[in-house]
Amino acid sequence: MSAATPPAVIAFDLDGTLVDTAPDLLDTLDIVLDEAGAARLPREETRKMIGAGAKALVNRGLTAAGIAVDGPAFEKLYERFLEHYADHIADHSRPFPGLVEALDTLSARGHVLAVCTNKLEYLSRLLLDRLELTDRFAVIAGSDTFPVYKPDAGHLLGTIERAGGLPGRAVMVGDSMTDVLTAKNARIPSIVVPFGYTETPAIELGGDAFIEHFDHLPETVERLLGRG
Ligand SMILES: O=C(O)COP(=O)(O)O
Ligand SMILES: [Mg+2]
Repeated sequence: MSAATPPAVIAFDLDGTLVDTAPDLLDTLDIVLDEAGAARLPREETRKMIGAGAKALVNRGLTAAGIAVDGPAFEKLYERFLEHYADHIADHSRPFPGLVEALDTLSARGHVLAVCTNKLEYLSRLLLDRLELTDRFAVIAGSDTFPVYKPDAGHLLGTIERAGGLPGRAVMVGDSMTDVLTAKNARIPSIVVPFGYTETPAIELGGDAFIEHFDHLPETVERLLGRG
């Protein structure tokens, strides 16, 4: 790499990709369902509702529980979700196995790491702070960081630009259809992990590469970067 070549940017989704956040997100959804007077839903069902942000999760949960609320009643439940979740954000949420070692390897190779998530930026920072991961990322871009959010290409392209990179030397790592679509919209290769939250099986999402474990991330990143 010559001095003039910008570093490669590796952009990660957060929920279901970097961190297994489902336990705390879904415990919070249960509290909101209780407060709405609705029956709790099976975890296999609510897990798949994660991926489009907290508002969508609350909305999907209430809808599936047969509770129709909108306007101020919905806003109140959403506020309650945010408040409870912030207080419990890292009770059970932990990085997926092998993540820290893979990030170490990528950083040692001179790549710049970034987060591109549909989680609100303040919650993303709070979670990464609690897990002592914040300093690893040059940029943490949530659903409210730019005027648009995933699957809009602008969220990923804005993340890469802020990280000092170029779209031609970047890779997106994610767990859901939203991430694969975002990467396609931005014309950036994507790597899919199988341990996250998705309706469609991860291997069928149409990513450019699929890894079973973070041990395989560094070599897969190099392969995709080499292609460009
Ligand atoms: O919190 C969510 O639903 C989405 O978050 P993600 O984009 O990091 O998967
Ligand atoms: Mg995700």
